[in-house]
Amino acid sequence: MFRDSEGRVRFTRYTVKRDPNGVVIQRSNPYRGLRTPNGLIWAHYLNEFVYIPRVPSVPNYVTTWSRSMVKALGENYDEIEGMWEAPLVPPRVIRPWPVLKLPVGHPAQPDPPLGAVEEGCKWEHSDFMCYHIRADSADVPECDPDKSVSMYTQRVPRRCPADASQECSGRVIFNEDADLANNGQDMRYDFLWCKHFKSRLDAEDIEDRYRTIARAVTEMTMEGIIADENGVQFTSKPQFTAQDGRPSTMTVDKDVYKIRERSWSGTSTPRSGISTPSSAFSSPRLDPTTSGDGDGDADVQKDGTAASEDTMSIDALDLNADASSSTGTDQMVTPKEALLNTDPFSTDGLPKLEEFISDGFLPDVLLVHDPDHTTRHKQAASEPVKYKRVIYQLPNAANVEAAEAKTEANVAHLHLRKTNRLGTGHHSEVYSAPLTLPPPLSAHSRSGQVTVAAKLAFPRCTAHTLLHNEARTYAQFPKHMQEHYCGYNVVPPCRFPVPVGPVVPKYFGFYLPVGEDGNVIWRDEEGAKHSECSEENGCKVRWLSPILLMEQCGEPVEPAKFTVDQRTECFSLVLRLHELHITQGSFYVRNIMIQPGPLRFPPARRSFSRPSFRIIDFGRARSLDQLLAGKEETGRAGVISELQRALWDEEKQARDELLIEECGF
Ligand SMILES: Nc1ncnc2c1ncn2[C@@H]1O[C@H](COP(=O)(O)OP(=O)(O)OP(=O)(O)O)[C@@H](O)[C@H]1O
Repeated sequence: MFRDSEGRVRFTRYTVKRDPNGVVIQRSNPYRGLRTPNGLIWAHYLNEFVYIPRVPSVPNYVTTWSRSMVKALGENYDEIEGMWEAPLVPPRVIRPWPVLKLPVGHPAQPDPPLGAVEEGCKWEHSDFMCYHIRADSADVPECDPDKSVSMYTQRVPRRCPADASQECSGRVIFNEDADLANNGQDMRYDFLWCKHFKSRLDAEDIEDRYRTIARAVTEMTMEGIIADENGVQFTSKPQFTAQDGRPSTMTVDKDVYKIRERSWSGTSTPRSGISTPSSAFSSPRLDPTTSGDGDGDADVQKDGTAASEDTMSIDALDLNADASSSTGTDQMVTPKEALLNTDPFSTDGLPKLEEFISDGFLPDVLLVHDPDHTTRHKQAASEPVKYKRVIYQLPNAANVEAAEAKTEANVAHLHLRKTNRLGTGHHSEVYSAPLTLPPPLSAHSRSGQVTVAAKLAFPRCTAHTLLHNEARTYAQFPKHMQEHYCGYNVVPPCRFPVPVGPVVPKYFGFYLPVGEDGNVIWRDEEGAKHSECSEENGCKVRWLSPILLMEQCGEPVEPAKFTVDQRTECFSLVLRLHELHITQGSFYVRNIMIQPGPLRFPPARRSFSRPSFRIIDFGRARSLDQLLAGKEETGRAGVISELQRALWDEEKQARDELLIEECGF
């Protein structure tokens, strides 16, 4: 593995030569290239970052750019493009190991459906999205251990962009075109090339055209495919024998343009055009010596580029791999075992929720089972306490609104037990809490539950205020702050590439108790601390605690044990938070969490050598939007400069906490 003098494996190695007559690159340059939604410079592979001189005649005055920015600039790009093996691809969200599940065919199924295992960057350049559905779902055929896991691969062509002017690199659509029903040899096309791919083929000369078709066919990873300029045909239809001995059929979900197709071992009978090779699938052209897997958590090879060893090959993936822990949750259990494991308060073997709950399924009502009176309710210990989800509509909202009323509210059950405490702060306690999701949403676990982190305030007015402020801050975070993207960002002022991991835990909502009239109990004074109370000296209150639900994300970091790259990665999180003009407000290492990664792997395959970090605790957060809300024009400049100072101070504190050197990073 190649390291620089500091021991870094993530750094920029190449310098691009400028055209002597080229423009001077200003700081606010228009050559944006491909970027992640956070707006930062992004590249899929480490070797796609380059140094570029700002002034053509001053070669040593360089800045870090990405390959796509160099392409946007246009100077000499064609001459250097050959140094990269793979084509340019845009950033893409990397999904965590799937835990949620919905019945197959449910109208709320996302695309790809819940349970789809992240395909990894090996498939990044493929025209087809390939994934497995977790085999332990009750809703998909069980994996037959005697058969290769590749039998259960689902193939979905990447969708055509809705906007016809957008480029599309080769996808297929259902054959509903009567004129092209067959290829003249009495064989109906199963799928036609989409119009984008077709026009691309039409523009190519014959040799390139066949090469392009061949590549698209290879990436379909099935045998027995015949393709020509119009579309593809399957010469041997999949013939499975279901567990009951009856032949099973291919499922085609026409409405959503998906081929739910399993690979099979048929014999290829090419008749015309191009057929799939009889050998097993060969991966798309990623050259591991010059590129990594681009998911931002790659190891790096001796030439300084990320190695592809962390690419989880579809075939290598063990679909029966335990999704939660070595205690196992997903194997079939006998009724007797199931009975022994029905304690709804037990977190044993439950997977933690790392996926978003789509808006349609976020609990509107939370029935909190709280025998220890952690919420400080006065009911019988066995009676659940009713909470409703509330939303801070505006950053400065002095009030909250109950989540939109629906004819049928989504009801979830939260199980709180003192013994499941994750940690205690100065103002709150955080529990690992089993959550029974609103049906028909459930999870890959014996009880269908997942665990989430539930944060509750101490019975002091200021503790409640801080938790409300935390909820208000979470409501302001853009979704990308909670997502993992493939590839790497450069986050100024740091010049080293860092993986594009989530900055904060996923947020599953803020819940307030419901009164006898059915409305949430909202006290004006709860959102703003009593004027006579201070953080250190808040008055005692008897209100039930609000509950903030979020992703559980590990343990506090110990930067002294980190590599220099990991320290930079942690530091990049606070820089990304500050990009949004938000201060965390109490930046100590206890508020940066670490857990084994990468999260796209099942928990049993994660490790601390590939960690995943998050910043937590936003009770004292301040954001420019909040501070400016309702401010007179005359007072705005003062607010802006005050926040600017707070951002600098917090950046300095973050350097100290994370052992980041003052210069040269
Ligand atoms: N999302 C989470 N995942 C795992 N553990 C968490 C999470 N959030 C909080 N914790 C644990 O709970 C502890 C207390 O949380 P937190 O720091 O947010 O509380 P607080 O009372 O607001 O903090 P402070 O002491 O700064 O006032 C943390 O130190 C951590 O150990």
